Amino acid sequence: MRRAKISIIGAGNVGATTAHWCAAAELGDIVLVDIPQTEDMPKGKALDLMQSSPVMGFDSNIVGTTSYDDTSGSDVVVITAGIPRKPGMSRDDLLSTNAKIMASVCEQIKKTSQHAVVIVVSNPLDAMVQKALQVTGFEPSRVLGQAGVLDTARYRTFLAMELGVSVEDVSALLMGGHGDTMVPIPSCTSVGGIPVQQLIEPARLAEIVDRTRKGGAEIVSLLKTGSAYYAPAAATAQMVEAVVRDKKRLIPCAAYCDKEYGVGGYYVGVPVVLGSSGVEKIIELTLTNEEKTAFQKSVDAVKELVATMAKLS
Ligand SMILES: NC(=O)C1=CN([C@@H]2O[C@H](COP(=O)(O)OP(=O)(O)OC[C@H]3O[C@@H](n4cnc5c(N)ncnc54)[C@H](O)[C@@H]3O)[C@@H](O)[C@H]2O)C=CC1
Ligand SMILES: O=C([O-])CC(=O)C(=O)O
Repeated sequence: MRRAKISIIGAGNVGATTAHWCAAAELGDIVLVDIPQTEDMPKGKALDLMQSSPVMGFDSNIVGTTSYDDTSGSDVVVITAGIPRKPGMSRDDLLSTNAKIMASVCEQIKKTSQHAVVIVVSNPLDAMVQKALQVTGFEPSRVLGQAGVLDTARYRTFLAMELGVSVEDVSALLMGGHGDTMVPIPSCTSVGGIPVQQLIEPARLAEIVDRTRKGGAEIVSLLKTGSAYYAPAAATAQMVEAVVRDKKRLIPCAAYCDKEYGVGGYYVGVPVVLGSSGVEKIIELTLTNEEKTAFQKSVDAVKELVATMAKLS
């Protein structure tokens, strides 16, 4: 069987850790790309990872490079290139720098990997995916963003910690943008099949949702030099797996919604079926009035950011 080719652009914390998880799960051969100014850094990380393979027992060829020629014909391209925030910054503060980086990366991949599924991770996420769509010109179903798997994983972790139960038994859904406006969907959150509202009082649940919303900032304030990467990379690797193994996972992703939820052509976190051709279906839930209002607020925040991005270029 032919191995999938996975290119990861940006060999920093999230990129290298995504390579690590993808290699450990034997998802395919990996090309780790960074800018020429980083000199041999991507080569060093790739070689180091390769040397873990006899111990970890995976067969994956991992190459580090600063040339997009090495990425040619990728099945999946993960974009983590860009600056992370530091304490005191919001994700939106990264907009102008990362929009330029995203444009330059996408100019390259549209030439070298015309058929790839592109998974964007760089922040501010929902605007960066829109930029990737604009610059690559790929079908919207092949350009998507990672946010919901991470946000939901944080929520599931906090719920499991609260109840003292296995994370495996916690199932949850969050929608909306990757930021303070993310929308919890309590009717889709359960623990061992029991609706979460029967296990946690509303006021306490609201505190857990609030911690989830600020989950990225909590890690930034602890790390001080940058932002989270283990959980973001694990979430990204799960999306890569869904594509390369055509798993048809039903997970929340930043997907291009036009008529869906009445969004009108923007990226926002919604439940999707993710398989080898990218977003194969967007699941349209019936939301309560309260959820609808919160979702619309989230969409409006994304629209505003995209409008600001358009003025920059
Ligand atoms: N969507 C999400 O859930 C998450 C998003 N992020 C975002 O991911 C991005 C990366 O974060 P980290 O890996 O922690 O940062 P990092 O600073 O460790 O790595 C970023 C890498 O991108 C590289 N880079 C910059 N311009 C490039 C270009 N034009 N081509 C290729 N590589 C380029 C840098 O040289 C650096 O090695 C940030 O924007 C961060 O906010 C981080 C965590 C979660
Ligand atoms: O908080 C950040 O800047 C990075 C990120 O998106 C997250 O960890 O959710």
